[in-house]
Amino acid sequence: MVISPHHVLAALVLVVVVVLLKPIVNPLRHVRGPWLARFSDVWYLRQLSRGSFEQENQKLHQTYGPIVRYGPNRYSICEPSAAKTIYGHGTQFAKSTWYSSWATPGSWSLFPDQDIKRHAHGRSLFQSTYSMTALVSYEPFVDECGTLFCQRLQEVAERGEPVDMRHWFQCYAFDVIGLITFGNRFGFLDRGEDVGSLIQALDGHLYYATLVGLLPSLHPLLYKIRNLWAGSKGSGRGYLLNFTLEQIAHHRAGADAMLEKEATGDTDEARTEPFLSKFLAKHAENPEKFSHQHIVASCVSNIVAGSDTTAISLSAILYYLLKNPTCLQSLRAEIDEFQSRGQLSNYPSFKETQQMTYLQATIKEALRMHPATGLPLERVVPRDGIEIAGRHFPKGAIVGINTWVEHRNPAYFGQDADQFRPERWLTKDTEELSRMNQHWMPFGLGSRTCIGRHISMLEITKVIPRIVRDFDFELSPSAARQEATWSTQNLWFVKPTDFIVRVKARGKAP
Ligand code: HEM
Repeated sequence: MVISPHHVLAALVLVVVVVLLKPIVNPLRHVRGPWLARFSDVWYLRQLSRGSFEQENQKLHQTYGPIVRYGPNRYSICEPSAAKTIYGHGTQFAKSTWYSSWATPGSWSLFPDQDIKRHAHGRSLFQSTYSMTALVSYEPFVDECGTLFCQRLQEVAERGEPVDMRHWFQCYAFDVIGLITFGNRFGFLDRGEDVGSLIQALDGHLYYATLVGLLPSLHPLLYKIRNLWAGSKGSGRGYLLNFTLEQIAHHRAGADAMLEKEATGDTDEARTEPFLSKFLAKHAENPEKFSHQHIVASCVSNIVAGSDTTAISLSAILYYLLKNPTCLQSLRAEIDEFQSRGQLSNYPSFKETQQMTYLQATIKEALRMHPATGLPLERVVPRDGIEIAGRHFPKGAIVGINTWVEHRNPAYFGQDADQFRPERWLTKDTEELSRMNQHWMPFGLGSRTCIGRHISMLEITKVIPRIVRDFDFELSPSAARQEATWSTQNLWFVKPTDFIVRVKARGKAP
């Protein structure tokens, strides 16, 4: 058949009719939101490319109420019972197709998995490795990086130059992840720069996955083209995957050499086992249950999810302390008190920091004010549909809560929800505390809650008292002004882009 201009025109008319008709027959047509979002995801795509959707999402709820449309089939929810309904343990809300661009096409990984059963099985294989009980044995790794980090701060202080603290926090987080995962630092803290262009590749992956998530059917093709274009090392996730495979190969070679030494009685080296050694042992025990793909997926996840998130959270804690000097004073008073009682070591232990109530409240409050992820955690309504805030959502509708919207809601956190006030977490009112805890979700909720949160909390709780005790940090006069706020870019992770400070040593050896 010859395709004539008439055929093309007819097809175009049909597409336009379908696009225009869909919103009219949609049972959720009464849900309000931006006009263009009714017809196409282009509105959301444009917002994502602007990099400030966490702010836009809050404005949408202020304008349109607790349920807001941000795409033809996407609904942002801000309603007290929604968190439990959507994310609670045992619910059947799978992740939306937006997550598919976070996986290598054709292979499995925990974070983007849309298959509830497979995810539950996969997660159970990793759970014990990522538990807090297992992680405290990694304290020496964190101390090693903490010491190097403080040495770098000391040098920065001596030079008197302003520095980008988010960059240094990312160096710290990356090197901890390298040690915990592969048993060696990547060298970020040694060199203070983007070793092996990992940060660049990670940024590329975030940009790609955030936007291409709205065009999931194109992901396999775009992923391939992008990597072919970039050459043998690949680009974005492809690059990080190749890097991980190299690390695994190195580790395997090192492990073989070590086994040989042990067999000949040539070593008495005591080894703390990194994750990779544990995974390889699990694989050797039962290669079908714990496959090579499980090993690779988890190691890549650690690299992708384990540095930016922790660096953002550390930055938020320090930033809000600097913007609120009385809170900084209170934290220092607690640190001094613990130190004078001999309850805080030079390298604070995780156990010691758990007793420091103001420190814990400060961390919690900073993660409330600036959660690392800034887009709705999208889920698909299951088979029977669901009732939320008196409205029926049919099967297939995409619903989600944006942590930034949840965390700034005065109904949960009080009229001063926009203010940094760690004291709110020290209230004696158990009802208020329980309500706030229910809506505090920087690590997500339910069965898809962050598996790496204990790694981050270990890094955060150990290093914050150490740097607050040993250094002074100063924002520039313009950034320190009360009304000034830092700039951020939201590509799933909400990264500060101008966290520049001057560092001064406080007269104690780091
Ligand atoms: C302060 C640091 C961190 C924050 C704020 C954070 C935040 C989150 C959030 C909000 C989710 C849920 C996403 C969703 O429901 O769509 C998540 C999941 C996840 N995170 Fe983290 N994360 C952090 C650190 C880490 C680290 C250090 C790792 C690994 C080393 C990690 C690995 C993961 C993985 C694998 C998932 C998917 C879990 C699953 O679906 O079962 N995260 N994270």
